[in-house]
This record gives sequence, C-alpha cells and structure tokens, in this order.
Amino acid sequence: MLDFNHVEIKHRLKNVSGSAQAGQFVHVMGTNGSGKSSLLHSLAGLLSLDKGMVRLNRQDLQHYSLPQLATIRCLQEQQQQSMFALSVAEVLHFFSGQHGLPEELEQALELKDFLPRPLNQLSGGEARRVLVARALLQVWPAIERGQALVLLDEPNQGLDFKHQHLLFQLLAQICQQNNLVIVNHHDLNLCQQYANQIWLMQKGQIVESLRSLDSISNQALSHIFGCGIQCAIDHTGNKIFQTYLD
Ligand SMILES: Nc1ncnc2c1ncn2[C@@H]1O[C@H](COP(=O)(O)OP(=O)(O)OP(=O)(O)O)[C@@H](O)[C@H]1O
Repeated sequence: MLDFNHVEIKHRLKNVSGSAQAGQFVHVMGTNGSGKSSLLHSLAGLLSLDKGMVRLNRQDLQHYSLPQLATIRCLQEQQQQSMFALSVAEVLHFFSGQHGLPEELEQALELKDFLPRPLNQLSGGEARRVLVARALLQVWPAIERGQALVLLDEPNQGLDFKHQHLLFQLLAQICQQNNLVIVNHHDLNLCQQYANQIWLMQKGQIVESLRSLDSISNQALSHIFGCGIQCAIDHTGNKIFQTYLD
C-alpha cells in the first residue's frame, strides 16, 4: 500500500526506505530529533524531498492532487493550534459534514461533553482528543471502505492512561478494517501491546524494522534510545519495559 525509497531531506532524513501494508499498525519510535515527524510528513506528501520517492498504492505521491490525497490520507500534527475561538462542534462539523460523529469515535475519545466549548479553552489532553478526531473524520469514509492511510504524530501526548488505551484500541480496530495506521510516540509498553510493525529511528534513519519488540535485545534498544532499558514478564507472558539512566 505504501512504499518509500531512498528518501533524503537535508539534516532530517538520510536515505530512508521501507514499506507498509494495509491492515498494519506501525509504531515509529526513536529519540528526539531522530526524524519521526519528518518521516510522517514525508509519507503524507507534505514535505518536499531532496531525493527519493514515496508511493501510495503504487502511485508517486507527487502525482496525487491535494484534494485527492485529502480524502484518503490524514495527518495529525504534533503541534496544532487554533487561532480562532471555534467550538469543538464547529471544528468537527467542518470535517464530518452531515454524517455527525461516528459512534466508534465518541466511544474512544469521549468528546460529547466538549462539543459546545471553544477548542482553545480545552486542557492539553482534551484538545489532543479533538485533534485526533478531526484527523480521523477527514478520511472517515475511506476508513469505512478500508482504504485510508492514517498518520498520527504523538496522538497519545497528554492523554490519561484510560484514553491512551481507548485510542490505541480504536486504531487497532481501524487497522483490522484493512486501513494502514502509522503513529509516532515514546511509549515502549504501548508499542509492545498494540504494534504489529515497528520502525526504530536513529539520526534520520530507520535502523530497525520489526514485527514485535520481542525480536530485539534490551541492549540493542538501550543503544538506540541512549538509555538503560530492561523488561520483566507479566502473568500473560508479555514484556513490561522499564527505562532508567545508566
Ligand atoms: N523545519 C525544519 N527545518 C530544518 N530542520 C528541521 C525542521 N524540523 C525539524 N528539523 C530537524 O530535523 C531533525 C528531525 O526532526 P523531527 O521533528 O523529524 O524529529 P522527531 O524524531 O519527530 O523528534 P521528537 O521526538 O522531538 O518529536 C531534527 O534534528 C530537527 O531539528
């Protein structure tokens, strides 16, 4: 569904190649400045590349018009601020049209209480939930058809534990409907629980592409993240990660 070859952007991405298929839930992880946001923006077709190519459904992203792309791929950016005192209902209505808020979105993001309130008066986590909803609504018809590319840059930033799980469960369900979801974040335990493809980034490159964190040693992870990493095994046999300074 998505492939990218030899992507280069000066000071940001170095000869990055990879691919992902419909139905995958890809988690991109790495230290600050390792290139995660740059990669997501490139995959969204929103950054001009110095070299290389990104293809969606075997077609170069550059050959899509922006309106065409907007119906099948969305990007929730890390920093999105509204200069206008629009209510949450107004912001979401712009993207949902007459369809309203799908039940699955409401169940995961619990937005109804915020609808009358101005977006710029919500707490950080509340606003993040609205921005994730806004991104998903943009491509909701494509999600229902199983043809969407969903790119989310730290969608769990500021969310409480319950809403992080509700959101990642929703995204996993969207993947099961044959969509491709790619998220950046900084939580090894969420990655272990929900990812079925993982790209680990370091200094502008994907240095590991894995199906699960089970297939990489703590030592290799520690090297990539520049931090001590150890894990325990819970009662179901899953790894639980702990980080510490060496
Ligand atoms: N607009 C820009 N122009 C030039 N360099 C940039 C720009 N935006 C980011 N960079 C640089 O590109 C590199 C990768 O940044 P990027 O935002 O992709 O990292 P990241 O992995 O998403 O980091 P974080 O975890 O902090 O969000 C960094 O060195 C950053 O300083």
